[in-house]
Amino acid sequence: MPEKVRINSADVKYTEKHIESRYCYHTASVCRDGDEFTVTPSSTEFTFRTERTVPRLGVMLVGWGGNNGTTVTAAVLANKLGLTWKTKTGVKKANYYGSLLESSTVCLGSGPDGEVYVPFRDLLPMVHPNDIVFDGWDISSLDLGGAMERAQVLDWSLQEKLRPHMNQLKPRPSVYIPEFIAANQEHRADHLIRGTKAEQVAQIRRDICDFRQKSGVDKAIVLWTANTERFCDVIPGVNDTAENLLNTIETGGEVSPSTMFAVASILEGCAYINGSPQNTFVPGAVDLAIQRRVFIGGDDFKSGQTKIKSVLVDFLVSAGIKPTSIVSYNHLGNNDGLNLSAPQQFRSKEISKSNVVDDIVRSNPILYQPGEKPDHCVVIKYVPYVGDSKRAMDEYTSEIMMGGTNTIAMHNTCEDSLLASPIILDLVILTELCQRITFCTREDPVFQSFHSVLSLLSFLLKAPLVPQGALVVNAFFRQRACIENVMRACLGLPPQNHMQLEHKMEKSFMHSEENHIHHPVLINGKIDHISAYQSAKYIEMNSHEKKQQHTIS
Ligand SMILES: NC(=O)c1ccc[n+]([C@@H]2O[C@H](COP(=O)([O-])OP(=O)(O)OC[C@H]3O[C@@H](n4cnc5c(N)ncnc54)[C@H](O)[C@@H]3O)[C@@H](O)[C@H]2O)c1
Ligand SMILES: O=P([O-])([O-])O[C@@H]1[C@@H](O)[C@H](O)[C@@H](O)[C@H](O)[C@@H]1O
Repeated sequence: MPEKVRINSADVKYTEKHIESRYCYHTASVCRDGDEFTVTPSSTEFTFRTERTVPRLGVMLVGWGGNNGTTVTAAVLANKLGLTWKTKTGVKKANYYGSLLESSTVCLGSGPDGEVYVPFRDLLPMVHPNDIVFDGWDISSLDLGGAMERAQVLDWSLQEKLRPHMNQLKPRPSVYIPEFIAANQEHRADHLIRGTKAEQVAQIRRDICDFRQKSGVDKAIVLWTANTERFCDVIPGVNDTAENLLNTIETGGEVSPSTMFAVASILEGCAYINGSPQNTFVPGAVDLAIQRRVFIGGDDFKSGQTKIKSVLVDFLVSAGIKPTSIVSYNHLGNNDGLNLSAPQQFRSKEISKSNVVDDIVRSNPILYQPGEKPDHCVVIKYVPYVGDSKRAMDEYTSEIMMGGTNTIAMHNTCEDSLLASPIILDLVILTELCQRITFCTREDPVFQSFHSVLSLLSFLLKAPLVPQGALVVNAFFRQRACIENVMRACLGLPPQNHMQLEHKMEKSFMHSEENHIHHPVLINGKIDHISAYQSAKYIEMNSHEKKQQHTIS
């Protein structure tokens, strides 16, 4: 397997099937006594195993004919075909901008020319988005060519190039229970799986098997990108345990279509991801996933306004500034916006968009008393004219030193579905990778997998689902660091610490010549490239001789 990044360490071995790393995980436990804290560091020795063979991945989208469904499918096709197209501002080329794995980089360390960055996707063997095979369901019968046109997201000249391919793709009929999505969606519902809930779940299971068989994929993941549903009532005896939920599907009580898809996927051993805000994962669905050892992830793609919020509030609070009021206003004119104009569906979105600052606020008891939170108001309005071009306006008011006020106002215009599509790809690629990672500790040498509730996906989601008792992390850079550092652990590399101590010492410990980074230095009026070690020596020597020297950064 020709991995692009190979580790040269006694702690890492490459077998035919696996990359196996030994990794020391450091944590600390804290005891509090009044105002005093005792911190006890501890470490656990892990062995990580990552399967090297990348499978052929199939992704089944629920809501395939929607704006996100068509856009992600079209984008993958355009990349695969290497398409370019003309617009009024010039020729554009297919890319994966906005994807953490495809378009962002990680630092591996230092080489002769300074820090070395590689694409995130090169850290471990991963599925390439171009190789994903798509299928899916929609309550609307339009083929993907027609649905792409209805979505009004992609440039017309690109649509013309894609249409012959997209017209071949047809969503499978789906489950429609009118009370769960807005009444204004009824006109789309012309392509339905009929029958009882039990029969509908059985049909979804048959669809998954059929897709696997006909497409020849090794693995399938199911992802909900259909309309936002209202919240489901969590009722003891109905959906509180796996057994009760399965019984309710048989008898026909309160089960949403998204939960029916989750149950069918879990029963077929397919990971299931929820890209919308509703509570698909009622306790019974979580219970079933844990029992079957299948990954579930959710909720609600973190694509725009909320993503910025998870950066901005983290920046303010971690800089010691106290956000006191956050007002977020949104308008958009796509079908998602139309569905969200109904109160119950808006309420689901309001909940998922509102909790995003909680962990950040809780982390700073200097600024916030227990239970205190900033005012946080979330508004979404449907404005048909703007189509998929979402507008987000935010006002962050904060208290600064000595009673001062700091107000940041922000305006963001962007295509909703072009932000969500790369997130869909990251979600499924990361989930698939996690299915190939197992680990054990020295104390418990039996290899295990990640918890079924795959919280590693938090970076990509507005209201991250985490295992019971685990902390929800919303802060953007902590979420990103978590993914990067888990992947580094799989390679036996320490967490990225950004300390750069070797460059902050009077006398660097980097004594061997070949390890050195060469810096441009002005010596006797001429620029020369010398290593950090030489540079330190030079500074030392020259400071003794009281000669002047300048380092150019
Ligand atoms: N685009 C973003 O930035 C973003 C961000 C976060 C979350 N989301 C969520 O993603 C979802 C999809 O967004 P979109 O813009 O693609 O919406 P959309 O309305 O364009 O697409 C949804 C599709 O789902 C179909 N559908 C509805 N109920 C269905 C069911 N039971 N089974 C199968 N298909 C069904 C509809 O016919 C439609 O084609 C929404 O819930 C939205 O809130 C989007
Ligand atoms: O990701 P984000 O920009 O915070 O949130 C968005 C909402 O503001 C928008 O109204 C909705 O239609 C999108 O589906 C998405 O959920």
